[in-house]
Amino acid sequence: MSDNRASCEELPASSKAGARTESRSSLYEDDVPQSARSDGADTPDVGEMDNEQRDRLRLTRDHIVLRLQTGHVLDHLLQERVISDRDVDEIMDPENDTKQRASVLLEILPRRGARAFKVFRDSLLLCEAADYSDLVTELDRVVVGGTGMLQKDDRIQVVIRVRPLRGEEKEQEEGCLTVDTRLMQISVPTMNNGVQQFIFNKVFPEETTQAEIFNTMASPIVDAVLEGYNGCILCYGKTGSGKTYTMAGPSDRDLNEKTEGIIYRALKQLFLKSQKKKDWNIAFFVSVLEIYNEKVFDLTVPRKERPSLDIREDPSNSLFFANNLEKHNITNAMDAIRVFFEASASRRSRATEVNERSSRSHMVFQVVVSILHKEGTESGRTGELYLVDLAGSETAGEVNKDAEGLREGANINMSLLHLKEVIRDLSVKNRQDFKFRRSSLTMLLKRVLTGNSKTAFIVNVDPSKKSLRDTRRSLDFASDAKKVKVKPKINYSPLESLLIKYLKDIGDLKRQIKTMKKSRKKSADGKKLRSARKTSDVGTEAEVDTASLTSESKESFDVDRVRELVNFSVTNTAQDFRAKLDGLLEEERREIKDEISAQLKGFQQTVQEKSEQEAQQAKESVVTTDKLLEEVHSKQQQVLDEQLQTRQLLTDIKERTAEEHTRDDTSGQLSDHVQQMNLAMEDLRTLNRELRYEMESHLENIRQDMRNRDDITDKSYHEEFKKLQTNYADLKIEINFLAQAFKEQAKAAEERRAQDETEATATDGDTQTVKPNHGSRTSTPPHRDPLSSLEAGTETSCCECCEVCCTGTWYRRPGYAWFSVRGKGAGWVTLLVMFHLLLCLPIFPIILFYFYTRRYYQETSRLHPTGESPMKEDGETMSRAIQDS
Ligand SMILES: Nc1ncnc2c1ncn2[C@@H]1O[C@H](COP(=O)(O)OP(=O)(O)OP(=O)(O)O)[C@@H](O)[C@H]1O
Repeated sequence: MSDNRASCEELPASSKAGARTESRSSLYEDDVPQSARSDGADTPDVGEMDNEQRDRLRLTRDHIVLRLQTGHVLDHLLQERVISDRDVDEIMDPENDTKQRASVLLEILPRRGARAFKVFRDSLLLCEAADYSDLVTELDRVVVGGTGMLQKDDRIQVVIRVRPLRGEEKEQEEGCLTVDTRLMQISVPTMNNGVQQFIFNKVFPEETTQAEIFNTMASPIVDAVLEGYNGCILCYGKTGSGKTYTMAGPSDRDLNEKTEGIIYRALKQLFLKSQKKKDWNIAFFVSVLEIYNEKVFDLTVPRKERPSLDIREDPSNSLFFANNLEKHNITNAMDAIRVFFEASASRRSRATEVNERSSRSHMVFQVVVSILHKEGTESGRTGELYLVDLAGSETAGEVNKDAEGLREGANINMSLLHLKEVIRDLSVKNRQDFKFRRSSLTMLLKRVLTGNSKTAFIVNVDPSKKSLRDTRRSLDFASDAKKVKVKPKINYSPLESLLIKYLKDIGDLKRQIKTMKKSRKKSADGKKLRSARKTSDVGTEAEVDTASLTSESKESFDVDRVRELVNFSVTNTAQDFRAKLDGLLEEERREIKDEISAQLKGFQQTVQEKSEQEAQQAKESVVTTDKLLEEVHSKQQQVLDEQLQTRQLLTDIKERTAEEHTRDDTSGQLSDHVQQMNLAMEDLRTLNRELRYEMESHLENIRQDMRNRDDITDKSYHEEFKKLQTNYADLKIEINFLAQAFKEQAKAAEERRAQDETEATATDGDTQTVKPNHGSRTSTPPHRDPLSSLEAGTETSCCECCEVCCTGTWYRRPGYAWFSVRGKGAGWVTLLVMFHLLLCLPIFPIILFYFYTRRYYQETSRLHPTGESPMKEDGETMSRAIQDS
């Protein structure tokens, strides 16, 4: 309570509460002064609240009761004309106890409408609201129907914080800024001694505490983040105006619970509130980056290994993010604070003319909160909180003169200028996305300036006269910023939350396992100790046993508890996972079904089209095949024809070959004939000689006989002789004729062969077929029938009548024929004749001759139809020759 009182004393003078100091103290004393009462004439006429709101308010009554004890809540309400003096009297009736007073107030407030609650809420905040932000939130819900006051307005909330003058500044001058917190107004003197007034969502005077700042404007945003909203709190102002102080707090040595800035408080609140959300699994991820000379660095990475990060654009929403920025999973506020503390220690800062610890880079502290309902009955969501401490704008005089300082200053001013431009454009609803790309700062802030975020700007101003120009510029910027619209909405992200939840569960399980291991180790140590004590001190055994038992039971309890927790967590996780998975599977199944049916339809259509095409192609191919078949048939026919022709040709060739063979045979035969004819010629010549010799010998014999025989008449002798002469002449003519015929035949055969050869050469050149081979003729000569040869007028080798006694050859020509005796037969005949000539009578040879000749004549007459001899004419010549001889 003493704290509250002190807080009340810290209330700003500009809140005009001073007029009611008395009443405030009396209210604190639970005594309502009469002076505090006024007529209810100016009581605002407001509508009534509905029943639901009343019910919800009743739930907060106990909290309010406590606050009412402070007294200055009613004072504030009175001041804000929410309640009248009469209402105050009614509430503070001495007969009422605190609870009753609260009840009366809650009866009155709904009648005063929504504004009454708003003012009541603010009055609670003003009364050191750190402990009852729950109540404020509840009031917000009742009044606004949302999760916080800021949600009602869909614009960037802008508050002004005036820094108190510092040591030497205090000595030199007084603050030139006037703040009216009631009117949320700040007045700035102009050059012409006038005053320029700016009105914002809140104006915090110099004496405003860190807690007040946080509770008024940061706390609702932090709470909203836990609901799944995006939130951003950004500190803007010239260098040395108190941005870092507001966001983080003073330097290390002065940092304490009172002075700690928004980041520390936000982290504490996040974890505190998250613990109260028992139905939800909440995971936190923290990252810290700085933009230094337009380059982005991860402040959680050691400076030596710290690379500059790329800024990438998410194509799905055209928002930017720092690639590869590390997000640390944090399980408690202290870890998160440690991460921030270490990161801010490595942030680039240096002493300048204005600030002994001036930030040289913009810093963005980001907390991602993943929220998943344990039962899975509500959707998971993700809230992101951006806490931005910008580097301060600088004038040339304030910048360090070294090159690095100049460069830093130029980059800082340039990026702030781009931010201003963007804000100016957004304030007049002239969003130009390309302008965000001009600097790293605007790129990274795009998501909180344009889209889904509860954004609040804290514009820090320096009350000194020398900073007046910069203050005015900052307030101009703030004026633009408060016109910028935002569209905060809950980020439902079931999948991401699920994943994060599992990651968190894994982390929890790991921690639990660690704890279990530790407790087991302790247990083992305890046992050792016990056994040691057993031996040394029997007297204390009972005590040790008791202690160890207690310890063991405690450990076993812990282990059981952990096991229970693990089981519960695992079961929960599994259930959640299964439920989510089922849902996803169902959805996936449905999608796949749709996709498959769509694909099937497409496929069917394609198949139909293809089958039609194939049918058409088949038809065409049938026609083509028919044509081809026809062609094949015609070709076959051609081939057959060609085969036939070839066969014909082959036959021709064969025939020709056969002819050739025949010709060869014929020519062979002719050759044989010629040879035979030559032989016959030779034989004839021999025969002729023999006959001549024989004739001469016969004639000689006959002459001898004639000389010896008287009975033989000259006449008969002459006749016989004539006959012999005639025969001889005939034979001679026949021989000559035959020789002539043979010669002609041989000549003709030669000519035919030559002609055949010429033809064969020509045919060979044309057809390249079988060549007749005359030189290598191997065919056997055909069998020669003696009778057919005789018929053909050729020779025969034997007479068939006396193969043993004689051998001779028959010669036949048309009209005549003869037989030539030769060889063994001729020898025998000659011997016989000689025997007769020598031994027998001379008549005997004649008779023999007679018979012989007679047989001849008989044969001749058989063969010769006429029976006449062609040698008759030569009879006389013959007889003459015989006579001569
Ligand atoms: N509300 C305040 N109460 C007390 N001291 C303050 C307050 N605001 C700022 N200061 C002090 O003023 C000095 C400058 O503040 P701070 O460093 O936060 O300024 P800044 O705007 O961050 O400057 P820069 O842009 O150069 O970093 C610090 O010493 C800080 O402790």
